[in-house]
Amino acid sequence: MSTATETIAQPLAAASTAAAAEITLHTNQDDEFPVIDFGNLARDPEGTAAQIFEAACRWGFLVLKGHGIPKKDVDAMFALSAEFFDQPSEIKAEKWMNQKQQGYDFKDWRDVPKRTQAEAFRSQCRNLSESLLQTFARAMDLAPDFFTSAHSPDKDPGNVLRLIRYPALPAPADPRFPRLGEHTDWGTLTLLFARTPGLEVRPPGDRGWVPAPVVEDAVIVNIADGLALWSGKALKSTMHRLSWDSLPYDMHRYSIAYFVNANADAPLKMLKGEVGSGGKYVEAPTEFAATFGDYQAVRMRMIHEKFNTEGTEEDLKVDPAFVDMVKNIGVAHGTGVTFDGKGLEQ
Ligand SMILES: O=C(O)CCC(=O)C(=O)O
Ligand SMILES: [Fe+2]
Repeated sequence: MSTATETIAQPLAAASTAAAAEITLHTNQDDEFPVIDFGNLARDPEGTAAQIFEAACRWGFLVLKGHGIPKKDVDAMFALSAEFFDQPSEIKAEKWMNQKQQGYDFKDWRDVPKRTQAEAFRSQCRNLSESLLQTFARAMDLAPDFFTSAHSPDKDPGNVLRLIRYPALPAPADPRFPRLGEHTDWGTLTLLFARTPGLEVRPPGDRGWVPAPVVEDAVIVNIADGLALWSGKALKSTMHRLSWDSLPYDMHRYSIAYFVNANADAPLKMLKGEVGSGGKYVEAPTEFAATFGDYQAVRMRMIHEKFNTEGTEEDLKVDPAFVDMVKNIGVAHGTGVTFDGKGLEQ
């Protein structure tokens, strides 16, 4: 699916407020934000996979250079995004989806060249996401298609390409409200194209927030809850947010996100790294039968609970025991308890 979202405050934004005001920015020269060149993959597949895996385990975020999506195509998507959002709201409203999706849908775009452009970009993102999933499988000594086979393009919910604009404000916002509240992503991983600063992430250790660097022609790769769960929390789904500090309130912020989602019917099974096995991961027994679709429904239900809103039938028909378990897993909320009830070190 391809969508466009203009957002001032997503529901998640309200979650962060008070804590955000107390946190100071901190950078550590010895443990810099990982920047990795994916262009080395063909020459050194093992080494590149190991680098990416390590960064994903420690930071859950990395800047990926040499990703193979040409600059001109990314430029053209940013131009398309600006052109789309600059249209009058009545025109944009024709593509408004619904409250749950909070965005505009490109599927029925009558402008065929633009729709084609968005679709072509979407498939470039899909290819990159598949190479990354294969790279994780390599680093974990799994079959190359271990993750990709659970990301079939013709199954729900599918990956989502989202053009996002955070609109300029007429006056400074209340600094207690970040531009986008802190959260982890719910899918498998996210690719993020952004040309302006503002994204902040929780670095390894307890060190406040660190700004993600803006590296020309690079894409930010962000591990989401799905891969964190799959890997038995070896890969980190890291809290991130958008602050007001580095981009003036009177400027729009544009970003392009590609959310990668496992198939809703894919079984949610945790893998376990074997000590001393050189990266070999095996399936660990789970006491429950749940799917990635169930996980996403639980996250949706947690949002409704938090904001006292009513969910859809689908959001609410999840087994309450599974909801409690997800709350305790610690992927979304950083508390560190696993499915089998044993603490798991991050
Ligand atoms: O727009 C950005 O830079 C971050 C977006 C994000 O984190 C999200 O939509 O999940
Ligand atoms: Fe996010």
